[in-house]
Parts: sequence; C-alpha cells; structure tokens
Amino acid sequence: MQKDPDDVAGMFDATAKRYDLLNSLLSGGNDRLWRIHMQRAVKPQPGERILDVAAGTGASSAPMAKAGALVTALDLSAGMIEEGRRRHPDIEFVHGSAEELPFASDTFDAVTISFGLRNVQHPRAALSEFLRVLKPGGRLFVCEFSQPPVNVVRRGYEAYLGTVLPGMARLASSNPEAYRYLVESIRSWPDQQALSQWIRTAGFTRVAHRNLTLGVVALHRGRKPTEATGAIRLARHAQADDQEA
Ligand SMILES: C[S@@+](CC[C@H](N)C(=O)[O-])C[C@H]1O[C@@H](n2cnc3c(N)ncnc32)[C@H](O)[C@@H]1O
Repeated sequence: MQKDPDDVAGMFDATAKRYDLLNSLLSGGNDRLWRIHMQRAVKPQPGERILDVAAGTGASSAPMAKAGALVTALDLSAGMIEEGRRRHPDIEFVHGSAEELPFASDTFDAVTISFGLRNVQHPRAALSEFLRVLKPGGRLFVCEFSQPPVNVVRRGYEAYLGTVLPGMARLASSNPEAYRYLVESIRSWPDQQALSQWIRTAGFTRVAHRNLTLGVVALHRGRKPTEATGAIRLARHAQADDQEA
C-alpha cells in the first residue's frame, strides 16, 4: 500500500479536530481500554524521558505526562500538532518524521507509538530510529491494530471493517476517504509474529507481544540492548559460528 508522507499528513490535518471523537466512536469506546493497557505496560516514572512518536493530538501522550514523565510528542501532521498543543499546553510537541527523528542517539528512557507505525511509509526504518534514540536498556512499546488469531473472530472483524466502519465513517466524518485508508492500512499490516520479527531485526531484545480485544490490537514491546546484553549476544553468535565451523 502506498503511504506518501505528504498525503498521510494532509489526511490527518483534515481530520485533526474530530479525530479523537471519531476514534472513540469507531472503536466502540475500546480506545480507552487500549490506552489503559499501554499505560500499564509503559509504567511511566516521574522524570523519565519518553518519546511518543506519531502522537497526533496527544491522546496517547497525556496519560504518561500526567504520571510525571517528561513526554516529547512527535508527529508529521501540523494540524494534529496544532490541535494537540491546544488540548495539552503542558506537553512538548515536535514536528518531524518517525523515519528521521530530530534527536541525538541514546536520549530517551522509552519510545512509544500508538496506532502510528502502520501509517509510516518505511516502518522498519522507523524501528531503527527508535533503537538509535533510546538509551541502552530503554524500552519500546508499539500499540497497533493486528490480526485476531481465532478464525471466527477474524471473520467478524473483517465484516466490521468491510461494512460497519465505512458506514459509520460516512455518517460521522466529513472525510470518509480517510476511513477507507484506515481499513486498507489495517488489512495490509503484518500480523503479530511478523511485526515481532521486524522489531527483533531492528536490534531489540526481549521482544514480546500481547493481544488486546482478542487480537484486534496487539501491544508489542522490546528493549535496546545494554553493552552487557550486546556483548552476551555477540558471544552467543561467535559460539554458534564456532559450532558451525
Ligand atoms: C492514528 S493517529 C494516532 C495518534 C495517537 N498516537 C493516538 O493514539 O491517538 C496516527 C498519527 O501518525 C502520524 N504519522 C503518520 N506518519 C508519520 C511519520 N512518518 N512520522 C510521524 N508521525 C506520523 C499522523 O500524522 C497521525 O497523527
């Protein structure tokens, strides 16, 4: 699926004012539940530096800032950022792309991205950037739509995506095209195992995920290796090479 960054940013600019409301409507209120799970997983600590990528209007950033973390909310859409600054004047919003983060290496204790990675043109490049800006030992959390593993649930969800969601979007949104994009981007997004593999390949360790709402959403996590874990991994690889030789 083509995801031209200018088109994606323009689409979010156009929906910025009503984005959060439509989100709640189309998810049947489940977005709140997903955010609670994300917050529990991240466990933001006072004073921690957290980068929330693709933060939109800051709905994903606000609970972490409320817990006392120093949150930087980054987004590609100027419209979403404008709305975010209006709603959350205490949060620092930065305009930028996930694929080329405007931060020094080893800066953040945690990087989070909620319902954002699917919109990025080169998500694997973004994962490498997340690794770069994290401090050694820093945590990554990716909350994203996924694929329900149970057949009957998957079929029901497909029916929802194919009929109910577009119908509701037609009634509630001035930009139903954006919701066609939403459905297509969810359908073409990798499943839980494939995304976990991308995260591992980017260089993260302790990669795991848990399904939310029967796998409609998955919460992925990983860690940037510390020097010690990096050295252990290198030693393991060297040992494996010795055994193969
Ligand atoms: C579905 S919204 C999610 C917003 C917020 N995280 C939330 O949970 O409500 C996706 C956001 O990703 C942003 N986005 C898309 N591509 C991006 C990129 N390459 N870099 C940064 N943000 C991007 C969009 O502008 C949009 O605000």
